[in-house]
Amino acid sequence: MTTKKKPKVYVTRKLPDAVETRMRELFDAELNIDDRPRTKDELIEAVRSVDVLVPTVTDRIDAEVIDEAGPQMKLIASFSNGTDHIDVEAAARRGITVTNTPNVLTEDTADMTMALILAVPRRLAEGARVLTDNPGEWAGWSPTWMLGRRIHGKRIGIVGMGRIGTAVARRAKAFGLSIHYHNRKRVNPATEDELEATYWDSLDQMLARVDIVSVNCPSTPATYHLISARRLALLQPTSYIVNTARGDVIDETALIKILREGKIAGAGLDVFENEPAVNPKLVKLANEGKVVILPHMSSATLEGRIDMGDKVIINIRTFIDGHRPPNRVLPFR
Ligand SMILES: O=CC(=O)O
Repeated sequence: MTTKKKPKVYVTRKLPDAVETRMRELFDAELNIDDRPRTKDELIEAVRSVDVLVPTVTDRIDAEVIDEAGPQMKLIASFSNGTDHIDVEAAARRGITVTNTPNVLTEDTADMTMALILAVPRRLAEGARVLTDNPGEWAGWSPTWMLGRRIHGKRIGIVGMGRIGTAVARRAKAFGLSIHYHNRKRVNPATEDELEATYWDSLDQMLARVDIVSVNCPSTPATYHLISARRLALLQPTSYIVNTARGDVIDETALIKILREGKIAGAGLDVFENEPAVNPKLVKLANEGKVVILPHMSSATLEGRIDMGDKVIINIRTFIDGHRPPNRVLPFR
């Protein structure tokens, strides 16, 4: 009996122990135990010799990296839902398959989106700081102190009604929000009925009428600055915007401007346009209580990360066995 040579798999970040153990068993895996983000030169060196690259959203797998891939490198199995950090087009040109890890982080991301939808109008982050910033002092209840805005009965406008957008809508409905959405196409009538959702063909019209905007679409060339300066100006002064998708879907400079001018009431952001850099003006706005900012952690649960690892492993194994991997990502055309 001949034993098949294990594929050489290069993993760019530390993964949960259970995933790494399985990867060691199945593959000739080069893991990143100390979790130091890899440099571009290290990525280039890796793709010259490995069979499979397992990047995360913190790596930029652009055409320069892909063009250095050796002829044996045929798969990029990303440990992520989004694939905007990979030049999928360049990979396709080189005959390299790209896969991702959809579905398994839908509920976690929707939970965190809902947490921001609650946290910003109800001033949760500000309130949480009061006692820790003033130890031993009780700066608490008074009839006019720390008043937020009610969520129940308001209108949410979901931009991108895919898996995550729909999961956000289910939660929002349970909190008494009425559901409005804009999407490239209408969701099926059963889902619309279940959510009692109103579809807006015109994003502009929806933005002008809702109280809370939730951005839940992927970052693609078509959604870059979808929430532009012009569209941000359509929002009501009492409205809030929450983004757990990708930073570049919103024109961040324009968002900062309208927040500083008080033209909207606040924002909750888990993602940033120039991530990992966070604009210091946003940090200042957070300190002033106008925004809640989180370090890209909407999908960060142990269960989710293990499920993502399982998906990566299934994609690699299926591909190595000569089949089409279940989560193949095609270039946007
Ligand atoms: O943002 C996280 C992901 O796309 O996995």
